[in-house]
Amino acid sequence: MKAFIERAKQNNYKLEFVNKKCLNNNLKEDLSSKLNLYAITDSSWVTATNSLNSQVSKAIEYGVTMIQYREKKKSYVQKKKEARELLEICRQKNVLFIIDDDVLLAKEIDADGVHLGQKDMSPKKAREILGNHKIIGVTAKTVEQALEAQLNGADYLGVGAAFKTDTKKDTYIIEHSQIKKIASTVEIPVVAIGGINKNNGMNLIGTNVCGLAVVKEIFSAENIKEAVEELKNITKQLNRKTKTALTIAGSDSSGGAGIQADLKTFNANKVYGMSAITAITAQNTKGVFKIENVSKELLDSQLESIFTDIYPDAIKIGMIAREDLVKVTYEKLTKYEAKNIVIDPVMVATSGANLTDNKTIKSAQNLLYPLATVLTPNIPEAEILSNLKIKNEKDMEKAAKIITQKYKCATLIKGGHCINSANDFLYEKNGNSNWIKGRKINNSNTHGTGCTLSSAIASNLAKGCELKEAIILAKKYIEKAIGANLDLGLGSGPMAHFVSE
Ligand SMILES: Nc1ncnc2c1ncn2[C@@H]1O[C@H](COP(=O)(O)OP(=O)(O)O)[C@@H](O)[C@H]1O
Ligand SMILES: Cc1ncc(COP(=O)(O)O)c(N)n1
Ligand SMILES: [Mg+2]
Repeated sequence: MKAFIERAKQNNYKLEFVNKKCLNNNLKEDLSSKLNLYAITDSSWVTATNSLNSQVSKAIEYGVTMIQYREKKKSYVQKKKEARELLEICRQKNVLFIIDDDVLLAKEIDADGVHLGQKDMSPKKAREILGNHKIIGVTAKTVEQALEAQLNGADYLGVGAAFKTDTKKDTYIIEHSQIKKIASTVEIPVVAIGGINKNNGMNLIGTNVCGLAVVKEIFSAENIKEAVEELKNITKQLNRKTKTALTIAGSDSSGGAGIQADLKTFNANKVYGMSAITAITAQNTKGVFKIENVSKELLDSQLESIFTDIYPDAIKIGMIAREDLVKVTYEKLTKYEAKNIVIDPVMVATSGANLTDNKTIKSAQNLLYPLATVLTPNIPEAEILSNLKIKNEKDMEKAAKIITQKYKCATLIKGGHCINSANDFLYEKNGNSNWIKGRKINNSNTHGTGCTLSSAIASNLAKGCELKEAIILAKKYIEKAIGANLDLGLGSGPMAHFVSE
């Protein structure tokens, strides 16, 4: 509520809205929470035994938090009758009732507000008609439209289509990154709309929307209770506070690299960690002795289990040592529209052992790298990926640019293999580049440095950092972890992952 009042203070009419709602309706939550699960009516599935009134009543009973009456075909008189009945139901249950398009209808029946498309009446005009205490929602597809709507007094935005939809014919899908951009730019709450169902709703995690606007999944459902409850659970996940990260990588029996390093790093960086194991290795600080890959079915099932439940806010990908495992990973990342993907193109362990083969590397290059937010090769890996011998910092700069242009993802070439420095070079898709400086620490606790750095970057992305900031923070973390001089084992030892701010 506080944030909402703060926002409202910027505009007198919004303050009036808050006051009125607070005083008259004892509204305890702000508009964002009212928008959590926003059901938009569609009478296509109304039958003699299943009226719109009863569908709406049920939807509210099982957890819908706001209703919009949307009827494109009926006459004004018919709409007025139907809307009045629904308004009565909503008033009894203390649920906000909004009218689609028709400002005059909203005014006449004293609904709680109106939702306007880009082609409908302007929000300014609607405000003049409805007064300061009503809610005005606007549909937006671009940041410009969103900012304009906000400026003109919109209280919330509906942004989409998030997925393929046949409910609205004159719309098109916009990228989730675009939804995120809009939701992160405006001050007012944003709901996602368009083709949202129980199977794809989780894909919207991380887009910063506060809720889901749903038509078909609710009103066409044979069992409205089940449909609403499933969607409700998704909206809870959308608004969760704990950030989550997933590592798709190999297990390191000595605990310094791979899955184990990644989970420890997630923990130290205060994000909830999950893992999909691609291989089990027998290794220690002296070398890698045995590798067994998991079956593609087992990787598939791990990923399916994760994405359909605790959807990850960020993903780190490490060792994948067989082509079919690359394919399965690609399928899941695209199916679930994974975001914030950090790929450590693990080819050779610090100890010198090969961790994958050429066919698999090629397949990862084709399928996975283009999905990455950032790719983090060390110098030997960058040489392979860029086809350039790297002898100095200038070469690192050249190679990073080549790799970014080749795979269409940002590249961070790690300088851990340089003798005197530990500076990494970042080249981004937009051509921006930066040296991320590090202090070279002269000890042998560098087993799993690459794994740890990439997981720390993923943790920071999960928490909402921009890429460069995520890397700078990750470098600070790894410096501490190496510098703690853990000195375990007989070879190149692990880091102290448990160090944190
Ligand atoms: N001795 C060191 N002192 C400080 N930072 C290091 C050291 N060795 C590696 N790093 C850092 O750890 C990260 C991992 O780099 P690197 O060791 O090059 O990768 P990999 O482990 O994949 O071979 C990089 O940010 C690098 O700069
Ligand atoms: C299972 C597994 N994955 C990755 C690495 C690479 O380690 P580093 O971080 O030192 O490059 C490793 N040694 N073992
Ligand atoms: Mg490495």
